[in-house]
Amino acid sequence: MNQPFHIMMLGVGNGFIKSTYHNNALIETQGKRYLVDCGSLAWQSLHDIGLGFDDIEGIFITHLHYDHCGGLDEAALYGAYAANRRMKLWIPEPLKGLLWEHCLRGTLENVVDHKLALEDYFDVQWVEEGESFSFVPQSVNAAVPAIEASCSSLSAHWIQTLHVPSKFSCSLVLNNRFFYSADMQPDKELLVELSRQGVEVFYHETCFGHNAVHSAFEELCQYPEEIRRCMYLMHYGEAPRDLTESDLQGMKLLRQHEWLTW
Ligand SMILES: Nc1ccn([C@@H]2O[C@@H]3COP(=O)(O)O[C@H]3[C@H]2O)c(=O)n1
Repeated sequence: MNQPFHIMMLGVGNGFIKSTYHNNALIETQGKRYLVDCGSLAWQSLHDIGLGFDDIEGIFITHLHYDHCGGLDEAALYGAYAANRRMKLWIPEPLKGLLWEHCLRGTLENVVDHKLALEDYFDVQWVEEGESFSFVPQSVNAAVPAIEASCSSLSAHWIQTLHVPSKFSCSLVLNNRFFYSADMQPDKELLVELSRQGVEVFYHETCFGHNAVHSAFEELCQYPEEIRRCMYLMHYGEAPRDLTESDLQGMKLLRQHEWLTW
């Protein structure tokens, strides 16, 4: 059996809204905490619940929008100059080069301190599409026989999903049964296929109103009922005040700073 894990949204907003922060998640398993995405408001959101850099073991990044990776500069500098620790970073292979050259180098390159690459700030693990990786280091499972160890950690793999055309973005599957969409355009066929493969819970982004690079709530309402009943919505910002239970068509709204266990 895979380990159950706890997950909390650090925000359920989008890149523009301020009240509900960015759509990033905090995961806790076996006493360790990890981030899925680290936008420019992630550290503020963690601070709001009494957590900080020292409480986070590692970060997975889905794509290079500021509301998903804009907090990495702070993690890098705090790690290097305040905490003396290189945080673990899982990055999809297609972002190799891009994250440093296009996002972080301007802030972080420091020839005097010999900090010339992403690896000078983070313990980086590049991950290929479909490649299984574990959020919890194997040493934590030292007491567990090897054959059980692979099943007793939180396993993850990413799959490419479409957000902004021509720009890489991916979603995450945890323990082969939990889907975390990151930002994406609607892809009903993908969800149907994942459900067929055994995925039981879908954390899915949405927005109320049309947006060309996101999944409008109205479009998700067209998904099969058996999928909608497993869907937990995020990234919506602020839901319409008059939204009723029946309007949600079996889907549920995730709330900022609320733990759920899967
Ligand atoms: N091609 C694009 C790129 C971006 N955007 C908007 O920018 C926002 C950034 O934060 P977000 O939450 O990903 O939502 C994006 C779009 O509204 C957009 O509408 N079209």
